[in-house]
Amino acid sequence: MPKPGVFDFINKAKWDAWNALGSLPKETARQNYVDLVSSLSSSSESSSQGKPGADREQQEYENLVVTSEDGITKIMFNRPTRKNAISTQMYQEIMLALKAASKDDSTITVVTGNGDYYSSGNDLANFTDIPPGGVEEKAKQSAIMLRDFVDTFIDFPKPLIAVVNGPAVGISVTTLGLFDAVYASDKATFHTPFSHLGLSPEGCASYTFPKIMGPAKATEMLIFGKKLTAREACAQGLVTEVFPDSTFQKEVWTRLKAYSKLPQNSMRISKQVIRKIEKEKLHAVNAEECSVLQKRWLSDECMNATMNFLSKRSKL
Ligand SMILES: CCCCC/C=C/CC(=O)SCCNC(=O)CCNC(=O)[C@H](O)C(C)(C)COP(=O)(O)OP(=O)(O)OC[C@H]1O[C@@H](n2cnc3c(N)ncnc32)[C@H](O)[C@@H]1OP(=O)(O)O
Repeated sequence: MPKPGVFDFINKAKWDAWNALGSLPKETARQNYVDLVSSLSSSSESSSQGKPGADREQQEYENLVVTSEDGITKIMFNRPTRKNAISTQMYQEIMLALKAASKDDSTITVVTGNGDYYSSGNDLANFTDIPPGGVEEKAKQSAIMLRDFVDTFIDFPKPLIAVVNGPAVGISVTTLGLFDAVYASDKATFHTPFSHLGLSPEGCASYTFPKIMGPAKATEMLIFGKKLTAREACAQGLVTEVFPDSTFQKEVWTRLKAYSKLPQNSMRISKQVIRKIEKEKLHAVNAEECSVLQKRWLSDECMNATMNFLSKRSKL
């Protein structure tokens, strides 16, 4: 229809909204609308339980601090004495926190770490908790959990930003390839020592890293375990921007607060459009990586490396 006049506010707003969708098929527009209304109704239910406008801190996590303020939900890893190593319980908590953030009324979601590390990756003690079914059963359960964990990042519907406050290891590095932006302190390092641990890549890094940095650089990280500085990771496209540690928090949060004021639905829909073409591929890559890892965890190479760390004979 022709564009309504400037004083026909309602019809002009509708026209502009449709026009902004460009050539989006009607069915996709309808589905996006249904998704949006569902998310708004669930977020208004949760908002009505707290004081309107108040910052909300949820206390139910043992290993995370989750806060919502200024349109930003912040999920902070909170095991600083273990360098934010991700225990089995913490994997579950991160999935819960991301699912809650996907439905809350915040505009963007931020993941960061408390203390000097962003995260030292998988808690190597996870493999010591063997169920009655034995190590094979443990490997099977771990593969299912890992697949769900990574799927949560693949499907996360809003802008997801990593604020990498310090060194990142293993799965805390690989999942960065599924974030929408990665801001790093110049004290951060990026290390995926899979071969040293008898492992293989996860977090879709076998697909995202070669795509981000090219196959040769990805090989150095994922196969040879080369540790990158923040500036190297930025030069290779894994990190969006690096800040001096002394001003890191101030500069990043100022920027994030400005981003959080951008139109929420537009950002959400843009992310959906960008991610849509990759989603099926990412889920397939995740499934394959988990299936390979399920066997790797049972290998002598992996068991020996884990035992060496736990018996304090080795460190990265
Ligand atoms: C289960 C299903 C999912 C599986 C997904 C798979 C993912 C793969 C990966 O993530 S691979 C990466 C695994 N991570 C590591 O190998 C790191 C191991 N940690 C270290 O090498 C070092 O701790 C360090 C280099 C990260 C830090 O060294 P530093 O000397 O600065 O600090 P400490 O070693 O004294 O650390 C303090 C205490 O924290 C314990 N700890 C740190 N990281 C881990 C970890 N990843 N797993 C278990 N425990 C960890 C460390 O042992 C210290 O404990 P202590 O005080 O009791 O000695």
